[in-house]
Amino acid sequence: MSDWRTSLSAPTCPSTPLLSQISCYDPWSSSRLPDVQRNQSEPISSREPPKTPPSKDEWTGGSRCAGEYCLYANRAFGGERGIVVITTAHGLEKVKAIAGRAAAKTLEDEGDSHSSLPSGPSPFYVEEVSGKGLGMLASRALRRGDVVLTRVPALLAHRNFMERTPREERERLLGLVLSLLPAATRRSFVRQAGRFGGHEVADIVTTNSFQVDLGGDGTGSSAGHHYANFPEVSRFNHDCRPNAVFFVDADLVHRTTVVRDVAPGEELTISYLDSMAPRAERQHRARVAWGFECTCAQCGLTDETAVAASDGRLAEIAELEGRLSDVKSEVTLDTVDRYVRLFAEEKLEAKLAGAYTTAALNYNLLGKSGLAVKYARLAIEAGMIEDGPAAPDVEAMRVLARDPKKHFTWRARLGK
Ligand SMILES: C[S@@+](CC[C@H](N)C(=O)[O-])C[C@H]1O[C@@H](n2cnc3c(N)ncnc32)[C@H](O)[C@@H]1O
Repeated sequence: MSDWRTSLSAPTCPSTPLLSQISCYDPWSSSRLPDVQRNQSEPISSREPPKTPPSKDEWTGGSRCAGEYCLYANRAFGGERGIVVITTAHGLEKVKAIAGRAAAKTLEDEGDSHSSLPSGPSPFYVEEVSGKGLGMLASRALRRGDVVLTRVPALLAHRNFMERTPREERERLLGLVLSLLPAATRRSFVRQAGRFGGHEVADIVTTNSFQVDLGGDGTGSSAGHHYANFPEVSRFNHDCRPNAVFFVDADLVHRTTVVRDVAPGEELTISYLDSMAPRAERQHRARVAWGFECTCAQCGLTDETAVAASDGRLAEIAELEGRLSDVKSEVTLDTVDRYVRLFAEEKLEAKLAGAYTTAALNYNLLGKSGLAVKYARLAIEAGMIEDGPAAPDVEAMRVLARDPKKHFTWRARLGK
């Protein structure tokens, strides 16, 4: 299972250990869901169906439940898009708060910070891609930083409901989802691919969801974890060296942004997996969790020397990261330079925010304020793309870029 990192609200651990010296946090993260466990351990209960039909502008439901997880709907969420939520009472309160904040916003409105979509016609179209089913293709040339899609979810389902509720009870609630979504959203929802077979909605959710954490209620580490389904986002296929990245912000907006130049007709991809893992591990994960053989350019290398070189670079990045994250370890300017170059050589344009943050901090630790500011600015640019403008790393790099010599890291590797 992949980790369920961080939450919208709860502070957790830093993405780079050096930053823990400022404050402890972890950037908000959402990633593709792993294979779903179908444990059947928790008792469930069922209540009477809701008496009131869903109305356009209020939350309905709360009477169809499996244990502590109940079904709620709001047809006005996201500007008529509608949402169905299967969660605890605490989870519902969190979603209501988000809906309240988002109510004033229309996603595609100009001036909305979430909708910096390139102007003009859609930047992508959906088409069959050999060996992958449908995929997203660029309809024109795109550049790093171009946002190609922003969407709010159509369904949120608590992780424990999805993974621990007995199948029959789970499918009983999931079977009501389509009838509670507005017609247009329902059509998008059912067009999503399934992979596991069986119950249609359950299959769609397990094949196409992202993990989001609404913030716990203190009753357990997974209390805020939800599967979030964004039907229009579900056409992005996987690549271990993707040309686009995504994050889900505190208003549950999923945003996908291009990280390198993309030619018209080129497929737009995101990574479902840990791009930093060695090839065998990535391929295993794609096979086991997603049921496909990863044939992306990096996995499809046929020359064993090239494979070994790629895995070697990833191992070296991990080793250097260990040293760069430890103020007491032996680090020179060449170490930092080598670390950054490895990301470029390995085509890791989707993972630059952390790399540049580590570089900026280390240049400052070594008393190189010019380089520290240069990399802090690069980290801000990459962080806005990978994690969003509100990400703690982005703010931390703003602080460093403003006045490197007043930063706690200044010359700290040199004994001041
Ligand atoms: C979220 S869907 C992506 C869109 C999907 N291709 C469709 O037709 O709707 C995930 C599924 O797409 C397929 N897929 C995604 N990336 C792939 C890749 N790199 N190679 C082969 N199949 C892939 C797998 O079947 C996977 O379970």
